[in-house]
Amino acid sequence: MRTAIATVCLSGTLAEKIEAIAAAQFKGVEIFENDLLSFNGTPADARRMIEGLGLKTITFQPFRDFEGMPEPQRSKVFARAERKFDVMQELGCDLLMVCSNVSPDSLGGIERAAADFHELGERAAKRGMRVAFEALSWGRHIHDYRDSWEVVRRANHPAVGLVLDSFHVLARGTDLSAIRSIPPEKIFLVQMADAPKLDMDYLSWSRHYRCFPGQGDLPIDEFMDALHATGFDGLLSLEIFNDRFRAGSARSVAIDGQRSLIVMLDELRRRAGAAVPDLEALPSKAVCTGVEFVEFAVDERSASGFELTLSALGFSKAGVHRSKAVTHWRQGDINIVVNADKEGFAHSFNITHGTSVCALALRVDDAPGVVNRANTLLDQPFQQPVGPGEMNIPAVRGLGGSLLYFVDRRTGLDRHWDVDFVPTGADDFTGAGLTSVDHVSQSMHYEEMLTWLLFYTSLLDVRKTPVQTVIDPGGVVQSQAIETGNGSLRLILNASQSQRTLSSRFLSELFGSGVQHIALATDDIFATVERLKANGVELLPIPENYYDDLEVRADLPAESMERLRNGNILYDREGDAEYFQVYTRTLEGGFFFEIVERRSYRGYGAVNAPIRLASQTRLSSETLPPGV
Ligand SMILES: O=C(O)c1ccc(O)c(O)c1
Ligand SMILES: [Mg+2]
Repeated sequence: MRTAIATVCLSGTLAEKIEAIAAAQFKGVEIFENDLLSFNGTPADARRMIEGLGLKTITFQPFRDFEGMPEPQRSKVFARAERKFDVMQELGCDLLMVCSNVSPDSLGGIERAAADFHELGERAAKRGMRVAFEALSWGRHIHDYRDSWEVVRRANHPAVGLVLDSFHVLARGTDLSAIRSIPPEKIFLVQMADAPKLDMDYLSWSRHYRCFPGQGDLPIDEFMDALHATGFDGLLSLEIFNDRFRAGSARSVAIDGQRSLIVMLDELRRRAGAAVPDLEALPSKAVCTGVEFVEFAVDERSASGFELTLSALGFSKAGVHRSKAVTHWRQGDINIVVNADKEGFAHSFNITHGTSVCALALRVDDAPGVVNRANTLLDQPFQQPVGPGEMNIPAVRGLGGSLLYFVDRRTGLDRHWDVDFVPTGADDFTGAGLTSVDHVSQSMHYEEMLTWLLFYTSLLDVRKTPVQTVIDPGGVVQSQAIETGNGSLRLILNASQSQRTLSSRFLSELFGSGVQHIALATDDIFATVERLKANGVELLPIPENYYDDLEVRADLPAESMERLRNGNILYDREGDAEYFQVYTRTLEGGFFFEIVERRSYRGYGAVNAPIRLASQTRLSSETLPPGV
């Protein structure tokens, strides 16, 4: 298959789009007509720019409102097509994509449309060109690929072929089996787009919410399996209309596109069980068994305060780095690295972002394999000098320029504590009863959310949960979890369009996207809260109104209610499953810890999020209404 991307996917001018597309290693580009109309140069200039960057224009589109027109419009439509062929000749493109007619003037009838396409095919062929027909899901007469295929079949012209656009096909839930019997040489172009499940009209859904394969909820795999069954080996191009992409960075969105195609085709190869032409096997997705450590970048001034917080939370200092100003803190299976070194990555990170999480390390089955996969997926590998005899833990760049390390047992990387750190002699790591990292919550710009979703889901063997909408006093926050099947890794992505949400204010405090909070698990929330209080940890106060409501909602024994109230503990229940949450007050830099106890519970307490956000907002503003 020859893959490509449409200019309509990206932000910027035509030049910026082409540049980003070439940088993401695409070889083909679909020129969306508006991008050429707004280009300040001739089509020949555009061609020089496109081909100068090693790209080929695979199609020019869309040609609208063509088939089924009565006279006098019919003649005008053909004259318009001839003009477009002129432009294509200059542009160096031989395929015109025609989308189905939406005009109220158009007449229905497969035969009439087929006759129009036959004539268009004749005209195209005279110039050595071809035309391809796409059924828009909101087309006036033709909105089903089976009808557009029937038109193409009856047009019966070698220069007339079909476009299959996965969005239009899947959005309508059209049966896919008819794809399997289309002769592959008659499929001139396949356009790929995914989309989240939304209940809205096809046009608005398509024009604003499409996303790259894997970022949405449509059954892309079934579409690809049907396509594969035809023996198709032609042009496959990403065509995404998405408001966030239009507002995002063209460079990074183009890379996301390439990444999504690589993964989609690798998954097809795995399912097909046989070689798909031109496709190299990718190393498998990383099987992740937990968080090995969380690394904080601190400076001399903040280090001692931060370490005091860790002690109060029940952590003990387990080791001191052999050559750097780095300490290892441990409690249960939780490892925290505090990096106050004056050189290296963490130091630079601290200069830009202040006290913050600069790296996460994941336990995986095969660390070198993950980094290999990451390289193929155009992720950014990371290397920094290590001291003599110290371990070189493989890493890639993650959210906000932070690092994602990979540690495995297979290559002995799991010995890094012994190799790189001198033990302090501490031997009790039970502290406040915290046992493991439950989840890591990251805040990011709204436009980046799909990028990081794809980054994690393309690299790790994880699934995504549906997007939740959470109400913050300053606006709406979108929240989506990425998790392994057994909960060994849970990451939450948060983003908001409002500047006033806690999530957005964190971004400005941090000067970038990053880890806003980490939830630590305990087996006994009440005992843990007692210990924390005894250690002087200040927990986020929860209003009495919450408990008043909970009392009637949850129907808990009076004694349990009292313990929740006294501990500022939030509660949720799903069937027999229960969830308990408390929060520390916000630390320097806007970061905070959460402590949770799960009793067979799988969610994240979404019902409690607005309460928690309101309390945090109230504390951060510290302005009380008059008279309080
Ligand atoms: O939204 C549209 O008009 C439009 C245009 C061209 C396409 O290929 C398409 O799928 C949709
Ligand atoms: Mg399309």
